[in-house]
Amino acid sequence: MAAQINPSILSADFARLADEAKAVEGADWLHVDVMDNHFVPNLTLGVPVVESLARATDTPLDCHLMIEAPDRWAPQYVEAGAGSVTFHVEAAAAPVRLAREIRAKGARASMALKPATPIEPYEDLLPELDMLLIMTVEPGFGGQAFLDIMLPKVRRTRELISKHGLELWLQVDGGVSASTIERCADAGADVFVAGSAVYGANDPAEAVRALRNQAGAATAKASWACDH
Ligand SMILES: O=C(CO)[C@H](O)[C@H](O)COP(=O)(O)O
Ligand SMILES: [Fe+2]
Repeated sequence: MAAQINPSILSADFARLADEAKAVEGADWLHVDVMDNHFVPNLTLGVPVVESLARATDTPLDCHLMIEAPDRWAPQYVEAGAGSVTFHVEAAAAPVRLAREIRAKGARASMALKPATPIEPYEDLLPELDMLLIMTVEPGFGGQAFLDIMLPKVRRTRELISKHGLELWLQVDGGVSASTIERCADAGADVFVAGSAVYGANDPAEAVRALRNQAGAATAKASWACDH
C-alpha cells in the first residue's frame, strides 16, 4: 500500500472544524482524536461532533478513541460515520469481540498500543484487525516530541505482519513530521498521523503532499517493502 497521511484535527481550530477538514481534502483520512479525560488527561469531542464532521467532509474519518469503556462506545462511532475506529487495548475489556463488532458494523477495526504496551502478547489478535496503531508519544496531547524508542516496536510489528502474510495497516501517531517520518517508514509504518506538522504549516494541504512524498520515497528504499 502507498504511504498514507492522516492529518490530526487535534491541532486544528475546533471552532472551524468543517473548514479545517476542507483545508486537507486530498489527505487519505482525517484523524479524529477522541479523549475522555479519564483514559488520558485531556478532553476533546464525542459522537455528535463526529456525526457533524462526517457530513461536512468527503474525507473518511479515522477515529482514535482514547477513552475508557471502548467496548461500549466504539460501535457508536461507526454509526456516527467513522470509516475506521481505533480502540486502545489497555482500555478494552474484550478486544476480539470489539474488533469483530466494529467490522460487522461496516468500519475498519483498529487497535492502539501506548508506548509501554508491547506488541508480542497480541500477535494472535492481528488477523482480527485492519490496522494497528503504535503510539509514538504518550497519548493525550498534540505537539509532543517523537519517541525514537518506539521504532524497534514498529519494526517488530512489521515483521509479525509479514510473517503472517497480513494486509494489516501499521499506523504511527505522535510527533510525526518531516524530521521523523522517514525513520517511521523505514521501520515499517505505512499510515502516518500528523497533527502539528500539518495544521501548523502555512499550507496544510501542501504539508500533506510533502509528507506523503517523503514517506513514499523512504518506503521505496526500506528493506521490509523491498522484500514484497
Ligand atoms: O493521538 C494523539 C495524541 O494523543 C494525536 O493524534 C497526535 O498527538 C497528533 O499530534 P502531533 O502530530 O502534533 O503529535
Ligand atoms: Fe491520535
